[in-house]
Amino acid sequence: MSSEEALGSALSHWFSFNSWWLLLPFVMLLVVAAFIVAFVLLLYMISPLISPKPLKLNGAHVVVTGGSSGIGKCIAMECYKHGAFITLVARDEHKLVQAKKEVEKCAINDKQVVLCISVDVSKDYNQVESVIKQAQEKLGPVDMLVNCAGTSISGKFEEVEVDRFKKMMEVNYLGSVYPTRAVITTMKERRMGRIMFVSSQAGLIGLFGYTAYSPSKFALRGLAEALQMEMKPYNIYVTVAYPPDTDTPGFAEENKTKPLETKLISETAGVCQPEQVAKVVVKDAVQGNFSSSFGPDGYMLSALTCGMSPVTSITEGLQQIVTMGLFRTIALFYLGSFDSIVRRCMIQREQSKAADKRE
Ligand SMILES: NC(=O)C1=CN([C@@H]2O[C@H](COP(=O)(O)OP(=O)(O)OC[C@H]3O[C@@H](n4cnc5c(N)ncnc54)[C@H](OP(=O)(O)O)[C@@H]3O)[C@@H](O)[C@H]2O)C=CC1
Ligand SMILES: CCCCCCCCCCCCCCCC(=O)[C@@H](N)CO
Repeated sequence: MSSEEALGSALSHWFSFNSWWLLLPFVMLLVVAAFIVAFVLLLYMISPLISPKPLKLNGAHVVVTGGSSGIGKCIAMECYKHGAFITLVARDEHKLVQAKKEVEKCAINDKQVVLCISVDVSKDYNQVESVIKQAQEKLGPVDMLVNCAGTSISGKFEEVEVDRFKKMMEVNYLGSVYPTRAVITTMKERRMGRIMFVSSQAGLIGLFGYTAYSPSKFALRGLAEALQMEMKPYNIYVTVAYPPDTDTPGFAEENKTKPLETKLISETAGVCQPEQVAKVVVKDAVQGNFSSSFGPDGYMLSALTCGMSPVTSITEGLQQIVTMGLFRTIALFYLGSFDSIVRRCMIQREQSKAADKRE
């Protein structure tokens, strides 16, 4: 047999009916891949159907608790720049009046109004309900509620006074439940609205020094998830914001007593400006996104901890699916570095204590 004949018979053997079966797994793989591609394309096509319609801020009534300072004040200014009517809620009347002046400078038309209400959002529900009612009588039903009143405390677990744990839950958690409860009935009746909870990156990850603060911010996530499931059929969308350290009066106050470990660990995500945070969170709330994160670390952290939280776009869901393993890998390195910060600080403290004793 010549070499050509040999080749010919080998080829004909290859392409004989039986050999086709060898290709079957590949064909099946191809079909499955085609189905997946078609499915993803279909999801993309219907994704505008599952995304909520953006809220129009122009002419909307936005209530901002904690609106007299820091992030809350910047959120109020950001909404005012888009033509909203604002109610600022906080305790200190003097700070409220100052903030009102600053917000008014951002007006885009002469019909806009800023209302100030002095109340402690964490104490008495009836009081909160009655001031919200007053605000609704003056500026109309609330279109968006921003729960930003809050405070932080840091310190080693055994050094934090026991009643501080309760205070954190009262201000950061109940202080968000009460105003939300006060606006929700009207929102349901109108079948529209936005509720924002300002949590923190420390509401997604528990860190050294935040044993009192973190749980109060984690709690907001649970509240938001449960509330969103109840409210979706009423066209009400819930947003949880997870800002990193932000340059505000509250942050300056916190830094006075912050343990070194907490400072060093938090520095990983950097410090950002309240105006930038406000821009991002307002945009996310307007679009009805469930999570609002800030910066690359914030993005990774919220994607990694998405758990069973709702999605508002197919893209968001696909990103979570694709990046989960990678982000967990990165997270393990972060955790390793946090542990080593804690260990180093402990060794340093012990050494300086020993040196003090020798002197
Ligand atoms: N700054 C940061 O690094 C970060 C902050 N956050 C969160 O963002 C929110 C705002 O923080 P920030 O801007 O730094 O804080 P600020 O301390 O600058 O402002 C807090 C605001 O909340 C009000 N407030 C506090 N307690 C009450 C209360 N019981 N009833 C009504 N109003 C209250 C304050 O007014 P008054 O005291 O007059 O009542 C003030 O307007 C907080 O929830 C905080 O946990 C999250 C991540 C990072
Ligand atoms: C893939 C995984 C990435 C992980 C990144 C982790 C980054 C952790 C940094 C946490 C910073 C916590 C800031 C708390 C701010 C705050 O709430 C207080 N300042 C309030 O006053």
